[in-house]
Amino acid sequence: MTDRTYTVALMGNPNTGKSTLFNVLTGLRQHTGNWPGKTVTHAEGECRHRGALYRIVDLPGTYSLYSNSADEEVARDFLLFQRPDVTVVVVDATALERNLNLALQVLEMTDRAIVAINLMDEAKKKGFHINTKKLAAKLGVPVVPISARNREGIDALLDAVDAMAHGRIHTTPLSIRYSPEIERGIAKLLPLVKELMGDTHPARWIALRLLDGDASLLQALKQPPQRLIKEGNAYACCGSVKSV
Ligand SMILES: Nc1nc2c(ncn2[C@@H]2O[C@H](COP(=O)(O)OP(=O)(O)OP(=O)(O)O)[C@@H](O)[C@H]2O)c(=O)[nH]1
Ligand SMILES: [Mg+2]
Repeated sequence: MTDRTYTVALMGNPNTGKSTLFNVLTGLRQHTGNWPGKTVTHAEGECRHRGALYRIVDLPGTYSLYSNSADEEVARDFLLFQRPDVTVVVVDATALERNLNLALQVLEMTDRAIVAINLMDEAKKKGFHINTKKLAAKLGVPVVPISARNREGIDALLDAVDAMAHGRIHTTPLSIRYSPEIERGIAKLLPLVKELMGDTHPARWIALRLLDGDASLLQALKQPPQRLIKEGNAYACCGSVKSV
């Protein structure tokens, strides 16, 4: 038994079943629908597993973590400034290739991630076979097949969350190598980013975003981190849904 509450963020493309999983985990009933981009607020709830308490945060569906939309900024800022203990990337088993794009972006930002492959029931119906072991070995993080709607694989997912939150899992997230030109830019920026930001932020990812001229990120980073953390906390609204 531990007094600490661990924060678990649910991320993923729109319509991958994040809110369905959130409802299963928390027992709350966040309304879900089958059209994309529906969750424009984020919801929080609690979940207990093996004596530990988890704060589950259901983030809006996003295709990337760049600054293309308010939703993407909300998801990005949560990862960057709230630094969840575990990030569960919920991917659609029937559209793995497209969905893994976001998973790879998450892995650039955190090594505390689990990939939950949802809609396994649909994938099975379609005759898809997903080699989760091989995928986990490639991605360097745990991969857990689930069917949130049928409540399948939930215990296995929570066991992985539990192991990660308590530091029993060592991950080696796949790191994308870019063109020599970009890698040179990253190498130049890295020492500066580390000097200014310390170890609290994913330096390589920030360097990459800076190279991409991500103005919104620059704006977010210009503020004192303490203030950002406070602002992030202002999102919090345990057990209910709050606009951000
Ligand atoms: N077949 C099947 N459908 C599922 C499963 N999980 C969720 N769904 C359905 O997928 C649709 C989208 O689910 P949501 O939970 O709203 O998805 P979301 O990721 O929260 O969507 P956004 O908030 O819009 O990003 C709903 O119709 C769910 O019932 C599953 O395991 N199997
Ligand atoms: Mg949702």
